[in-house]
Amino acid sequence: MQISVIGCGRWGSFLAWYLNGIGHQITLYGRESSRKFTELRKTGTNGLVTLDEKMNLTSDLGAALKSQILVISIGAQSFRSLMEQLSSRDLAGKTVVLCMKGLEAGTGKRLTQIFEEYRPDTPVAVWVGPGHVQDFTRGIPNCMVIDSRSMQVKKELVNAFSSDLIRFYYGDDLIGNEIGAASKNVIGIAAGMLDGLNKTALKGALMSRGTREIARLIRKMGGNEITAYGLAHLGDYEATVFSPYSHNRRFGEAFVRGEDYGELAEGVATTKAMLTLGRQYQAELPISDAVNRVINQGEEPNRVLSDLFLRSIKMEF
Ligand SMILES: NC(=O)C1=CN([C@@H]2O[C@H](COP(=O)(O)OP(=O)(O)OC[C@H]3O[C@@H](n4cnc5c(N)ncnc54)[C@H](OP(=O)(O)O)[C@@H]3O)[C@@H](O)[C@H]2O)C=CC1
Ligand SMILES: O=C(CO)COP(=O)(O)O
Repeated sequence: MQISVIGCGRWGSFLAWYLNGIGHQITLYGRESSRKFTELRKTGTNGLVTLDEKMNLTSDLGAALKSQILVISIGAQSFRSLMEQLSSRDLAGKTVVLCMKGLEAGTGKRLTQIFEEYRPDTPVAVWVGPGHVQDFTRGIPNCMVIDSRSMQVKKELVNAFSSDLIRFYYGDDLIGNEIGAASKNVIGIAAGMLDGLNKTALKGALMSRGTREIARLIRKMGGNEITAYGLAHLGDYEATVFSPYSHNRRFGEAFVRGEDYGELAEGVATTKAMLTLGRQYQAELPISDAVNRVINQGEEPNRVLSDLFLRSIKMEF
């Protein structure tokens, strides 16, 4: 199949590498101004993956849009501006796959909602779940989810994308999978904060209460609360709450240590979106709120953690 990957960062370059490796014809699109793309074009590698020479690397969006399947993996906060660019293009007969874990910070919108604002007639799917490039390229397989409103789209994509390296499941809850995938980054920041505060022992409680918090929100939004315990959220905790490779966990750890962190940590913007959704759906989100107080309001992390322990006593479930 002809597949274009839009986005040439850590995940986009991996997706191009992976899809090429299982026999598809790949075009990788990056912006002309991109340092990451320049490096890939010049050297064929970014230190994480080495691209096959037969892969087509282009900065021409029109050329990238010729493929039958368009896989998008960019920072979630840039997604609306990309959709503005795509809004006037001919996407007839194409399927779009969103490989991002974020929500729009200002509105709390899910990425398929933004997509459908611009392209209501184009089939769209999400590909989410656990997996770091460093593990996949060492041959360690993982399980992921593809979700879409259309069963036919899910079947076609799972069929085209499956391999010994990735076992896919069909998702059946776009709300739950998108909220779950994005919010695991907020929990990942919280996990990093615990590491930075030398309170790693609390990660078990974080996992348990984090999934409850997200399950409650998903239910209030009209999704299936069980999805919080699936691959997109709980299933992604090893990759985010524990992994040395996680950008979100590392951001949280660096933040409480007063250090800068230079990579994209989607959870920072998603934290704001979560608070918007909490207000909109009247859902209590104590962990997301605590992360927000630390990273956006400058509150002292140990004090915020103590406040979480002082909340009124309630039933666990
Ligand atoms: N298991 C999984 O499903 C994983 C999912 N992800 C998700 O993938 C997404 C991308 O993350 P990651 O690759 O780590 O981020 P990076 O920062 O490494 O890469 C993001 C890329 O997006 C590009 N970009 C931003 N805006 C646009 C635009 N309008 N048009 C074209 N390109 C654009 C940037 O280009 P430029 O270089 O020009 O700035 C950059 O190269 C995130 O949502 C993340 O959560 C990440 C890892 C694993
Ligand atoms: O989504 C991911 C792993 O599944 C990547 O997470 P990080 O952004 O925290 O590295």
